[in-house]
Amino acid sequence: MWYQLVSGRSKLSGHVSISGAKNSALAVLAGSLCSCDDVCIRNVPSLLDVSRMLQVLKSLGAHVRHCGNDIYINSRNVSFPEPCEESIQKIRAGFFVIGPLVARHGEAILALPGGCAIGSRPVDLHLRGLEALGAEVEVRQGKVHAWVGNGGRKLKGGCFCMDFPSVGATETLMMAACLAEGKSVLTNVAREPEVKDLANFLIACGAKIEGAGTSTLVIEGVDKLHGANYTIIPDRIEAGTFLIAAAITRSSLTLSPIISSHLTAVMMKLASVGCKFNQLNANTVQIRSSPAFPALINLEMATGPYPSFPTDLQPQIMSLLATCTGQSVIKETMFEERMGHVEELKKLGAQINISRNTAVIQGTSDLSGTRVKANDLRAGSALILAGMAAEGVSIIEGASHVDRGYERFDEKLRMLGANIERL
Ligand SMILES: CC(=O)N[C@H]1[C@@H](OP(=O)(O)OP(=O)(O)OC[C@H]2O[C@@H](n3ccc(=O)[nH]c3=O)[C@H](O)[C@@H]2O)O[C@H](CO)[C@@H](O)[C@@H]1O
Ligand SMILES: C=C(OP(=O)(O)O)C(=O)O
Repeated sequence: MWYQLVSGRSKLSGHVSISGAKNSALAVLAGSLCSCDDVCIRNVPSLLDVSRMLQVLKSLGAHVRHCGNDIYINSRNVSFPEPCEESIQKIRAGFFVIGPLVARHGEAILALPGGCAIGSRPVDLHLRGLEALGAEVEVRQGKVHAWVGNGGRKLKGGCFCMDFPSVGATETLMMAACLAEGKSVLTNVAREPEVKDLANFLIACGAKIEGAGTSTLVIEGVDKLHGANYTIIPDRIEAGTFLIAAAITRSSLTLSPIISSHLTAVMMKLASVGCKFNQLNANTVQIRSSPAFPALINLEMATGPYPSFPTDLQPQIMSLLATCTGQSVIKETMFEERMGHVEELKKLGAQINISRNTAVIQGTSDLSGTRVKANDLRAGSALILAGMAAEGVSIIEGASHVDRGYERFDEKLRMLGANIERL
């Protein structure tokens, strides 16, 4: 068990480098299985989830080579349909390999996925979508078996409308449809930048995808995909976390590389608590946070699919609002159990009441350090941020959750002046 020891009332300053996006990298690593040639994926963050995803690829027979943040993959020899159960059960994105496996090899056998424990997280949309492309699916003894139906060799293009714009299901189906016979039309799909990044990677490998970044994807299947050299986009959730770190410590920071348009929802909320932004160049932003926040009058916000406010920044902004004067309300609409950080924030002195998926936060300047526990990735970063704003020392258990999704988070914070140690 790792602990983070954070001394509060820190001031931050300087520049922070934003790593490649976790959720893009994981999807693109799954997507590499669609190609049978050499693929080079650049700007892959060094994370626990990435290591686990690489285990998944290796367990299928892919050849993987690491060189810093670049990963070289050749999956020509992948023929085995059943990836390592232990790795699949630890990350959500491991399940996304079901798309390429069924499309390229006709069969997949997978354990149900893990990932952050923030709700029930079913995979019904992935499976119903695959059925619409001609797969047959059964769940036996906790494992999903999927194969090309009617004794066929290849999936067939089809139409599927998602009940909800699921990121993972959109990615699974996009990968499957790329190698299906004929045209697929997927509607009400997710528009997250990471979905578009996966589409751009597949297009670089020769896939025919139109509409990435919109709610409808039209995909013309091709026989096979070739290799590519592809660079992952910057992580908007990591960038958002550092913007909130600047706000909660009433500091100024410069962040790059970033794609500002991916951060509109978070920058708007931070502007409403008095933060100012300077776009220094195309991929660099400076945030300046005033020492005293203006009184907040009923700031109400809800998480939602992109371009709405991301659920993956909900715990972090809650830490911030717990330190701002006035009352604010956050409604979590994406995951039914993503309020696990609230009880821990309350131990630090935050005044928060929750009723189902809605938190009412009464800001206070009196957070004080104590021992708290992170039970998931973003709860971990939210508690570290709250610890930086609190008086005295906080001990945050469960730092390994943070390692799942942030590259060298404590080291980056230390370089900005935070007093944070890993025990
Ligand atoms: C590895 C990865 O990319 N993880 C991200 C991805 O997770 P993930 O792909 O799991 O999230 P989804 O977009 O699929 O989930 C959104 C909602 O849809 C529901 N749902 C999803 C699939 C399904 O088959 N049936 C179903 O009901 C989920 O329970 C949830 O309530 O998008 C989430 C929403 O932006 C982010 O929080 C995660 O960081
Ligand atoms: C929920 C998250 O990740 P995952 O889907 O991988 O569990 C996250 O990154 O906040």
